[in-house]
Amino acid sequence: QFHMIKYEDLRWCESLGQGSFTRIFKGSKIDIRDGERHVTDVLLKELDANHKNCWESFFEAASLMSQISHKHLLLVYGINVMVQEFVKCGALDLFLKREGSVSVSWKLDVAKQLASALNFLEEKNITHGNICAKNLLLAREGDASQGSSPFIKLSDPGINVAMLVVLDRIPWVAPEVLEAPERLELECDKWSFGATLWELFNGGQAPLQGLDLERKLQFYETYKQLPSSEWTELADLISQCMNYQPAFRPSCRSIIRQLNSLITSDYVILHAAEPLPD
Ligand SMILES: N#Cc1ccc(Nc2nc(N)cc(-n3cnc(CCO)c3)n2)cc1
Repeated sequence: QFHMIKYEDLRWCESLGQGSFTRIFKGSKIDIRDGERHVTDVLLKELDANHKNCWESFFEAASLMSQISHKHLLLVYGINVMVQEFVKCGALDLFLKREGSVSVSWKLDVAKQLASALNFLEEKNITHGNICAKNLLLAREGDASQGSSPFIKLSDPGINVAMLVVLDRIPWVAPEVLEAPERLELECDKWSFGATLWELFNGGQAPLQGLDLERKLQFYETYKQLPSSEWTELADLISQCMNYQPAFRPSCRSIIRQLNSLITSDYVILHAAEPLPD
């Protein structure tokens, strides 16, 4: 399901940093279509040498994403190196840390786009497995004064990853996944959605930042919730998503309905600018 890209058609440009076991570079892809030469900006994501063994799950994740298409799902062109469409403004967590002054309605717009991507995956009974702000890419920054809204692309599914990586994903990964990492169900994405919503409303800060693995595991063992927002309706939605009983987590339709009522609440008007992170 991938059309082949030849190595000589790729150009590596500057390094954009590295994830846990990958390195990412800005690059360009050369296509010759009907005699014309087209150069496309791409993101080149390499699996680093000593993680070649994770190749099959890397491949499986990429091929899963290449079989479906949706406006809020990232386009993946190829696999030996994962060649992704280059998304203009990069990862959302870094953007929020840099910007820090986006409005509540901007955040709710992003949350709704993520919920619609999840709804699409839920309808296809596909679990993403790695929902977090780092994997939300900002294709358009959006500028309220120009009336343009943000536009996000969800990237990098995290299906069947090793336990070590699962532990590294607390508190985005649902508690039940620690018991059975191979049983990734749709409800797991609801839990991660809650944690991502928390990041969105806390300036891109990672939840449980700085806690060691021991304390992160205790967070689950003692059924803790993330520090709740002063906005009770938002805090309610986050804790519904992060319910320790998977079956009690809301459906995507319910999440979208609740986001719509948050958008119309007077809290948005009162907080048109960025309130201090609670
Ligand atoms: N300054 C800057 C800047 C950096 C990057 C992009 N573009 C882009 N496009 C993608 N397809 C994927 C990513 N990406 C970023 N971090 C990860 C790892 C976590 O997922 C993936 N970035 C645009 C601007």
